[in-house]
Amino acid sequence: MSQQHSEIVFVTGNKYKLREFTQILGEGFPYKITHQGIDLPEYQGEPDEVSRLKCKLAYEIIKRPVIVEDTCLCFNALGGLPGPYVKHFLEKVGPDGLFKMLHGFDDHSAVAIASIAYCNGNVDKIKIFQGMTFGTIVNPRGGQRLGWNVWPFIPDGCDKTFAEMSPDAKNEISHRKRAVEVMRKYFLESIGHKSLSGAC
Ligand SMILES: O=c1nc[nH]c2c1ncn2[C@H]1C[C@H](O)[C@@H](COP(=O)(O)OP(=O)(O)OP(=O)(O)O)O1
Ligand SMILES: [Mg+2]
Repeated sequence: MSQQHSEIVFVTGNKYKLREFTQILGEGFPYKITHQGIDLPEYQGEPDEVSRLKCKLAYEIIKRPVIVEDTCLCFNALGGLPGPYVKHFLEKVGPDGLFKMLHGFDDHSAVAIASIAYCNGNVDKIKIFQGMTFGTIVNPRGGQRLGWNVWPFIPDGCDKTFAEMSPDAKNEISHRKRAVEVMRKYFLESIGHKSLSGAC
């Protein structure tokens, strides 16, 4: 049976991201996840580096074990852009503008990446857990859901955008789901190792 070992603070300024993360994590995770609503800077760099920098700052602010998550939407025809800058692109040109950016390119393939970063005290040893979902950029479809789920993105093997799916359907196949499962495995294994060493 799982126990509540201790607490980790999930730092995000995005309540929809927090809700999805919490839904995916479900019951039985061995750490209590609490939340701090801090709008961390939008750093530049590769997905794991952006997440690492966010996590470092979050730890320096909170001074307790923290998790952050950074999400990227990378267009293959654009060498991975907008990537971690998708938030700014969405704010400036919207989902329709994102779709139109691929006008003139034959390749409309893209990958959504969630990079969860965890710091347990040593900012030089931040752990990254990454999940990816491959798909295609399409003409925007589905509800706008107050700024969440507006990506014009259909995961491979689906015929619906994230906006057109139910939350449960999205949470089965999303980049976030895959990153959370990598993270869950890490924590369950590390707790297993601790209790094994404690038994010796
Ligand atoms: O599954 C998703 N499905 C659709 N859209 C999504 C998803 N996940 C993030 N998004 C949006 C939110 C933000 O416009 C950008 C990521 O930016 P990102 O910096 O990771 O998120 P954020 O600034 O909203 O919250 P945070 O305070 O955790 O950094 O893509
Ligand atoms: Mg952000």
